[in-house]
This record gives sequence, structure tokens and C-alpha cells, in this order.
Amino acid sequence: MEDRTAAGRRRTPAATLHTVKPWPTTTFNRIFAPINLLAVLALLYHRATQLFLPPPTATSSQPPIFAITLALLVADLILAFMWATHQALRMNPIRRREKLDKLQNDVVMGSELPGLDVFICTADPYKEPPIRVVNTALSVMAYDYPRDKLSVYLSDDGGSALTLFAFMEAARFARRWLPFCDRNKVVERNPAVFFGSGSRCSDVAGEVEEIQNMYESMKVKVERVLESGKVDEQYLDSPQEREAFEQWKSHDFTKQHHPAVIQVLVESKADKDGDGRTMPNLIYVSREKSNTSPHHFKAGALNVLLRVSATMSNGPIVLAVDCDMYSNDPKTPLRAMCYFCDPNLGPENSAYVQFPQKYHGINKNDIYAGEFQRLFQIQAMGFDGLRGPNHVGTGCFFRRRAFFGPPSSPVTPEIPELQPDRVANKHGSIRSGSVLELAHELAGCNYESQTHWGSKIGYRYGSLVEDLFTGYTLHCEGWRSVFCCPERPAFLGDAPISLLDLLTQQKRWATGVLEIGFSRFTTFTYGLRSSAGFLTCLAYSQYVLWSIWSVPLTIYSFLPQIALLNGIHLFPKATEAWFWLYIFVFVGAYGQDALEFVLVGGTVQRWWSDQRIWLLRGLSSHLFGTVEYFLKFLGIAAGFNVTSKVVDEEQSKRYDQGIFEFGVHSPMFVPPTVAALINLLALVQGLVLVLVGICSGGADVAVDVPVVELLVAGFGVVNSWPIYEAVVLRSDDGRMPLKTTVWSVALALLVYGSGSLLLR
Ligand SMILES: O=c1ccn([C@@H]2O[C@H](COP(=O)(O)OP(=O)(O)O[C@H]3O[C@H](CO)[C@@H](O)[C@H](O)[C@H]3O)[C@@H](O)[C@H]2O)c(=O)[nH]1
Ligand SMILES: [Mn+2]
Repeated sequence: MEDRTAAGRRRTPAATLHTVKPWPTTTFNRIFAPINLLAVLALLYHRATQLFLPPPTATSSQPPIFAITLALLVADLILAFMWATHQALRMNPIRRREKLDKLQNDVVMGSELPGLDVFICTADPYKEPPIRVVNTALSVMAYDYPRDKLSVYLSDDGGSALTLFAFMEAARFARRWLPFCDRNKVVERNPAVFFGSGSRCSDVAGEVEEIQNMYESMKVKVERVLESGKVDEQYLDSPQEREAFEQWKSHDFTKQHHPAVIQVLVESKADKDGDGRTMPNLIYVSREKSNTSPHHFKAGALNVLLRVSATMSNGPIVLAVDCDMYSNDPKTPLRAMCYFCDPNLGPENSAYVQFPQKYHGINKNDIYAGEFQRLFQIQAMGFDGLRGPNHVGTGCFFRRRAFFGPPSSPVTPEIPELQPDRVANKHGSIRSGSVLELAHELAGCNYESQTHWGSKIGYRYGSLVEDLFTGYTLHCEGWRSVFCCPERPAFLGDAPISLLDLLTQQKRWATGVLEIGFSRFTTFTYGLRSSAGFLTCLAYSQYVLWSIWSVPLTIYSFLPQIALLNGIHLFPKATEAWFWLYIFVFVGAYGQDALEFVLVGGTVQRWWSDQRIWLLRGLSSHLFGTVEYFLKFLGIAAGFNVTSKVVDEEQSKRYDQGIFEFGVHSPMFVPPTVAALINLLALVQGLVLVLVGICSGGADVAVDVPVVELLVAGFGVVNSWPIYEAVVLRSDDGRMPLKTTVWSVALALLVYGSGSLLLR
């Protein structure tokens, strides 16, 4: 309640640099929620009463049927819980629009805009090709933002000379690229996209060609170096450049164990672009790594950047982007400033401005639901009407201050240089010995011990989804955030285009959320006692328990089908009134979901893919992620498996045609394949029995038809279509591997056999 009034307050016309409107479905949502609540409660009641029914036939054994009914009750309870958490996000979804013109008129451009530090993370030159990282960096260096207020920091967790080399080349290329973009008002500021799009202005054709040649030769060089795996002397021009690579020559320099490397590649105060104008700072940072100290993956990398940047620019606003998320709109920082500079939105109301993750190259029907429409857009609008959107790791502008404790009671960092409001380095050079020395110290792997970093300061440690965890703790501390979703996507990234990549990524998320949900920071205790508010906590509860979707989905993928195969009724018959209750709840849930999906611009086909992937995830990545989470207790640690951004031609062709990619054997493909087989078996046998019954017994047999069971199995079959295709019909390299098929058939027989043994 408290959330809604607060959001309502923010809706007053006094908010000058942006507008806020309720999302059109709000009224419907509010009316539908209590109606559906009654239906859900009735359904749970019906399921519970079934626990105590007498056995269906005199011969059937009681305990297994009781167990199945109990399992279905558990499944229904979890689904009901997830539904309830979802309602929090449906109570007050809002839509904001920035008034860019007003910002440009009101805020004297340049002098009043705050300094902006951009953080880019990369972790592995072979999974995240350096040329792509470079393009991302160039796209943000070319932002429409005062260049003397812009600094770009690259965190290289791969500790790779290849990446540093690529960035040295990028620094050179930027001297031409930035003025070119300015002069020609280029919109596509990622050079690869610009040169690939063919969107040239004819009057600068000669210049375009020259710059394109420059870009191509940089790209060739970077790729050649990547192929050879080392930076050859022939590529290095100056003694400084040579010196930078000296450290890698020592034989104990490895990805996991090496000293901090910090290189200032462009210094705003000293280096000018081709037109003699100011450049943004560009700094390469590879933090110190040691085999013996924990490094906390991306959160650790970002905290190092928070500190290193504090010594050099200490921008009051920080933008964090993943290396594959390039800027697609040079005006993006100004959009964010419409919130940070809005006189009616105090600092505590805009701890961060989150842009949605959007992707390029998604196929027509988005077969892997890579868009995450629900997560990144629909639910973000829902959160926005409460305390603000959750943080999604990339495309997010933060107030630096928000990393240093609650709005009302700041946490003081251990050294004064890290104070978020300090003006850094007003006159000195960031290449000076003292600055670099401190920066190296702050990037050391033991620096954080005995400090508040990772707990009370900076990105929070302890979860593989550091983004969700950090955003959530900020909301608990009393901060609010803002969702900014302009018409033209602000950032575009790569979505996984192979099923295994997707499932591996999702498994990491599934493990990561449980690390919050089952910790002392869980929404049910810590969250509820904090300043976040009830509705926000309710909404976050779905996120931190996201993986438990796998429980009801697995139950519904197997148990009704096994019952059907053994002639047992678990659901009301079509002649009973209860039957319609089940239909209502199913159609209501799917209908509302589809409606929301289509209203934010999705197509029905994409919605279908989305719900299909939701089922598939439930049966694989969420299941495995949950298991992995519990294995962690036994000391089998889960790491941050970086999603590959490298694309195989054939694979990419199949993806464009909308064909699922299996290809290599993975245990994660097994449960969905077993489910596909069991559902098909149940449907076929069920239909045959019905037909035989009708032919022999006449009309009154129709009364006994297990309609719900058949519908459930039929739904499973329709959703499993790509699996049948991959197992039986395809011959390309992406088909289901024989090993997976054999395993799945064996397990399906086992499931079928044990079901019959127990139930007959
Ligand atoms: O030890 C590490 C591991 C990863 N990364 C970087 O983290 C980013 C995200 O990694 P990616 O493999 O692309 O993961 P995704 O699942 O695609 O990322 C989503 O999920 C992550 C949390 O699991 C968030 O951090 C991301 O922002 C969010 O986009 C990339 O830029 C990596 O270079 C590091 O810097 N250090
Ligand atoms: Mn990614």
C-alpha cells in the first residue's frame, strides 16, 4: 500500500523532466485478481478434499494414489504462490516518458551535467571476441555527452593481452570515429553496425570509405592477434606500448593469477581527437587475481572499477554495461539525466535508472524466448509502479552514492579518496604516478578484506545473479529506482542462439536466485523487515524463488500422464462443475499472460515460444540449477559460466530458420525429452482407449472420458514438437544426439514401468 501511494505521489504533474502514466491493463488486473483468487482457493480446496477420497477401484493400491494427489496439491500450492507474487507487479504498472527537449532547454548543457563513468565488463577473449568489446566501448565513447565529463573503464577479467591490444587499437581509431560521428550526426555509433547497415550519407562518402578502411584494418589486426594468441612485436609502435605488454611475458601470468594491470589509453585532459577536440577518458583495468583469494565474478570486477574510477574521475553517475551490450542511441545518457536531474525526483527516488535488455538478431518467432519480454519489460513496468525496477546487470545508470549505504545513513568508505561526492583529480593527470599507484592498490585482490565492500558498499557478493541481489538490497535500504524504456532501444546485446547456451545461462540464474532466496537476505524475513514495502517484497519473492517453477512443471509433466496411462482419474470429469473451475484457472492465467505479452509489442507466436521455453526451462535448467544449488552445500561449487557470444555459421543459419539447436549431448536435454515421450505415449493411449470405448460402449462412455488428463498430455505434446522433430525427423548437425535419445528412451521406459508397477 505504502508503495502505491508513493508512486501516486510521483505521478503529480510537478515532475517536470518526465511523465508517468498508468499502463492500460491496470484496472482489468485489479478486478481480475480477486476473482481469480477465489477460483484458485476453490481449486486448492477441491484438490485437498481429493486426498481423502476412497480408492477408485477395489484393487487399486491406495498409497501411490495418495502420493500423486499430494504431489499435485504441492504443485498447485506453488503455482498459487507464484500467481500471488505476480499480482504485486500487476497492481500498478506504469509507463514513463522522458522530456528530452525540456532537459536540453532547462539544464545548461555541459556545465550542469554530472560526470559519467561507464563500466564495461569482459571476462574471456575467446567467448567474448575483443573486437566486439571494442565496438561496445566505441559506441559509448561516442555518446552525445560532454566529452570532458565522460570516462570509459574496461574491466578485463580475462586478464588478456589480446584485449588490451584491441583497446589500444580502439583508442587510435576513436580519434577518428568520434569526430566523424559528431560532424555527421551518426545515430549508429557502433562502427560494426554503422558499416554493416549501409546507412551512409552520400556527401561524406569519401570520408566514410577512409574510416571504414581504418576500421577494417583494425579489425583484421585484432582478429589476427586473437588467432595467433599473442601480441607480436610487429604490431607495437611505441616503447610505451611495448612496456605495457612486458608483464604478460612473465611465465606465472595466468588468467587466474596475475598482478593488476591498469593502462590509461586516452586521457581527456591531454589527448585530442582528429578535429582537436576533447576525448573521453579510456582506461583498461585488469584487477589482480590470485588462486587463493575469492574474486566474486562480475560483482568483484565492478567493485574494482568503482574504486579505480574514484581515483581518476569519480563521476557521480555510473553506467554499467556488459561487453556485448552496445549503445544503440547516443542520447541515452541524456534520457537517464531526465531522471537524475529532475528537480522533483529526489536522489533517494532515483538510485538507478534501468533500461531494458534488448537484443539484435533474434529470429522471427524468438524460439528461445531470448527477449525475456516478461522479465525485462512487463514486470519491470510493474516494479516501476512500486519501488522501481529490479536491476538486470547491464544498461543501468547508478548514482555512485547509492553504492555507499542507505539514503539517510551513508556508509563511509575506508579511505577518503573513495567518498562518492569527492571531486577527483581536478587539475592533476590521471597518468600521474600517485594516481596510478593508488589505483593499482585498489585493484589488488586482498584490498577488500576487512572492509564493507560486497556487503554494505558496492555491488553485493554472495549470488551469481549479483544484479538482482544488488538492486534488491538497494530497495531494502530505502532507495527507489526508475525504469526507462524508450521507443528506440538504448542498448542492444547478443542473446544465446543455441539451446544449450540458453539452458546453461538459465541454470546459472536458477542457482543464483536461490543463493538469495535461501540466505538471510530472503524476502520473507530481511525483505519484509526492511524499507522495501510489502508489495515489492512479494514481487521479489517470485524472483528469489524463481527456480521452484521446476517443481510444479515437473509434476504436471509426468504425474497426470502416468495416471492416464494407468486409467486413474485425478481431475474432475467434464460433467462435474469443478471441471470448469480448472478450465477457468488455466484459460485465465494463459489468457492474461498472452494479453500482457501482446500489449508490449509481442506477437502471438512469440508468446507461444515464450511459454514453451518456460516449460523447457522448468524441466531442465531450473531443475539442474536447483540441484546444483544444493550440491554447493556439499562443496561442489558453481562458477560463473560466461555465456558464449561466438557464433557458428551453420548454427546461426538454423537459428534464423527457427530450428532448435541440440547437437551435443547434455543431461539438460534429457528430462524434457523423457517428458515429451511420456506425454506422447499417454495421449496416444488415452485417445485410443476413448475411441475403443465409444465404439464398443456407446454414448454413456463419453461421460468417463478423462478430458483434463488428455488436455494436459495434449498440451505437453504440442509443446514438445521441436523435440520430436529433433529426435526423429532431422538429419542436420543440430538434431538430438543419439546418446541423448537413448538415455531418454531408457528413462521413459523406466518411468512408464515403475508407474504401472505402483499403480496397478
Ligand atoms: O567473472 C566474471 C564473469 C562475468 N563477467 C562479465 O559479466 C557479464 C555478463 O556475463 P554473461 O556471460 O554475458 O551473462 P548473462 O547471463 O548473459 O548476463 C546476465 O546475467 C548476469 C548475472 O548472472 C548479469 O551480470 C548480466 O548483466 C546479465 O545480462 C559479461 O560482460 C562478462 O564479461 C565478468 O566480468 N567477470
Ligand atoms: Mn550476456
